[in-house]
Amino acid sequence: MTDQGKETPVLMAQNLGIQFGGLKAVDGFDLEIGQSELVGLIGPNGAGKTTVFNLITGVYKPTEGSFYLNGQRMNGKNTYQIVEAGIARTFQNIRLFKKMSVIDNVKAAMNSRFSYGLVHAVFRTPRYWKQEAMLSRQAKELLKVVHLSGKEDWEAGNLPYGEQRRLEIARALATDMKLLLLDEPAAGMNPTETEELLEIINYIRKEFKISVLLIEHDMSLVMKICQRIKVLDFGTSIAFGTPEEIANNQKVIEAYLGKEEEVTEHA
Ligand SMILES: Nc1ncnc2c1ncn2[C@@H]1O[C@H](COP(=O)(O)OP(=O)(O)OP(=O)(O)O)[C@@H](O)[C@H]1O
Repeated sequence: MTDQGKETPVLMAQNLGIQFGGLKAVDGFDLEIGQSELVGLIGPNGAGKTTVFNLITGVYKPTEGSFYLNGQRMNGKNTYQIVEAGIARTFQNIRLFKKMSVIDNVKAAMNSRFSYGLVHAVFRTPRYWKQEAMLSRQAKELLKVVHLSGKEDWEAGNLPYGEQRRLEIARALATDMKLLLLDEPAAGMNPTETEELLEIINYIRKEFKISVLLIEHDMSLVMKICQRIKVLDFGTSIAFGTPEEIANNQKVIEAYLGKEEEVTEHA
């Protein structure tokens, strides 16, 4: 809590920006996300959404501004330090160890949290086996959260598409994070899979007190699940508000549909 009795936001971005040559891919990006809050990040293609994720995960270093995780300044940190601090993400293109089993994928993500030391690993000491058993137990619990119980021994690449996306979420949860960045998690899912995903996202927010920043093109999902929505266009923020406010915002409608006179001009 701060002096004013206001909780420190889990994520705070202030005037965050990056320039590639002459292009300001993201400019003056401000955002606060509270604990367990789910914020949507939307905008037309090329608006800068993925670049925001790349900035927050240390893939790109901001050329302007700052961002904080629970009050700790994160500028200049590498991706692994950012994951350790508690920010995890999933990708537009699924990134799993496709030839490894489902459970080993989760255990590999958990390994950053545990170390039994080389000697214990090489000689398979009792300490090694004890930790292995604990890892397996916890990995199974996480797989249960994303509705993948019973699929522990499947080769990850053989899972149906929607289940691979859920496995990615389990891997992110395994890093023990506070902020989860989801990049188009419903892409390629059918309505039933999307509904199940929605339930899982809400469950992990509430049970694990995790905050979520979500990039998603499926507007019905965004409108249904997000508490607030940030809209980007050409790298700048054009609106921020509740789903209802965003759905009725003229600038947002224009960004998605084009201005009326432009439509007439090209007709
Ligand atoms: N490494 C880079 N070098 C140069 N330009 C880049 C780089 N990364 C992104 N850009 C540019 O920055 C802009 C924003 O791209 P970004 O991928 O963040 O958009 P987006 O909103 O995620 O789009 P989409 O919905 O299509 O995924 C685009 O014009 C893109 O070409």
